[in-house]
Amino acid sequence: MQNIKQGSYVTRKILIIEDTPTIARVQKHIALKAGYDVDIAESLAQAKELLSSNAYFCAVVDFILPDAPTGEAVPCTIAAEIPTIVMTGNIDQQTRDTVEKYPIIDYITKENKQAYQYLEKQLLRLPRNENVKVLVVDDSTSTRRYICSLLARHKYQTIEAKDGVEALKMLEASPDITVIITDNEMPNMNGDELCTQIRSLYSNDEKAIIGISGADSSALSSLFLKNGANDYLHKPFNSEEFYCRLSQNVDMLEQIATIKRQANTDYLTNLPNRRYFFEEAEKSLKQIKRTNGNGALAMLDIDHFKSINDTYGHDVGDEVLKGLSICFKKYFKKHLVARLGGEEFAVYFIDVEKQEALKRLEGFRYFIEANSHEFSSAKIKFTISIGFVSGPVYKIDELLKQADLKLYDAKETGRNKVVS
Ligand SMILES: Nc1nc2c(ncn2[C@@H]2O[C@H](COP(=O)(O)OP(=O)(O)OP(=O)(O)O)[C@@H](O)[C@H]2O)c(=O)[nH]1
Repeated sequence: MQNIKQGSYVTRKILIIEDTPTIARVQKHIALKAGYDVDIAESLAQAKELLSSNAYFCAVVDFILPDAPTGEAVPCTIAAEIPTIVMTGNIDQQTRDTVEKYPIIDYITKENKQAYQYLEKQLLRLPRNENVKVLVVDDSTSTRRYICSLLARHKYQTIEAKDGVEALKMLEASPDITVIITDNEMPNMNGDELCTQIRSLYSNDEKAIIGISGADSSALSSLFLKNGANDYLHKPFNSEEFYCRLSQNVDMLEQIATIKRQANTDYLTNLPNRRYFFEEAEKSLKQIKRTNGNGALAMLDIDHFKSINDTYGHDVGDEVLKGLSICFKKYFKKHLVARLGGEEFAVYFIDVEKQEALKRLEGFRYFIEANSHEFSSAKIKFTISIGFVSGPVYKIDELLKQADLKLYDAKETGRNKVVS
């Protein structure tokens, strides 16, 4: 798994401690597939040697090894502060008691049919969790710290608030918080009131709320859920249940984000699609209208694209569209771009004077004329025509209609030009 950190790539390394070669091979395959670099130790002694000279992102540890028959390898990786997943042959009470003594990520029974699928899920979740920010709201410092320590064990980012009022301030200051875990009984603002406030600002798709309370009332869980919480945990809770509920909620947010991304993205070019473009431009135009500002939009179209398809084939036509899209997105990265369909693209300018927008468009037109052959294996040269409008027009379809007329002019008067 590669992660961009301060501009450089960090490769995550996993230590697999397993004495059965076939099992080690399966685990290695899963870890490689999940993007990790892998080291394998066949014994505790070998593991200690590797631990002394390597930094590991996480470890998968066999509970029974020839030189560690009762789980002695587990405290070794834990002492080295490595998030540890324990694999056990069976999970009798004695093994469970031993395993539960240590702050491990999880234990997995090898005999379980789903064991390796489950391991893969966990290995994929750990790096993902590094990007998930969780706000823990509780007036008890010790409870907050305890929950944060559970979260840190699974590599979640944590942030703390002592009541609902402080939590709302933190949500405003850190829009990247996606999960809120909140106690109910707190001074200033209770957890259920906090849920109501959060839901008036953010939908279930954006942020998940998990309510926690020690109160002995079954009505509280329904109160939390009715006020917008996604889930509820009763204190004292078991850490396994905590992690299961948390990761289910994070998975759900992630799945919704993926579906939204897919719904807003053009499948061929990965650019925002027409739907997304309309929604975002409409929002921006509403704001501009309040200040009587100008909307500014350009439509771009590849010249004689049909003849590229006809001469070189549809696949080469696709290559051209993809290559152009990469440059288009980079060139107008501060603005809203989209593939409207076919060989037609649009850029909606955000906070730019008309002359500056025109200069940028002319620069792009020239860049394509000079470099278009780089976009396809067949080195096809092509040009683009651009229609641009700006003015006090606050409906996106009207702006597009006007830009389309200018684009038509550009085509009619020789192509490879910007008309405004
Ligand atoms: N390869 C490829 N071609 C596409 C795609 N979508 C639309 N097209 C083609 O784009 C071409 C558009 O052709 P026209 O509308 O006639 O325009 P043009 O040939 O570019 O001519 P002018 O715009 O007048 O310069 C058609 O041949 C479509 O089949 C796509 O996703 N991939």
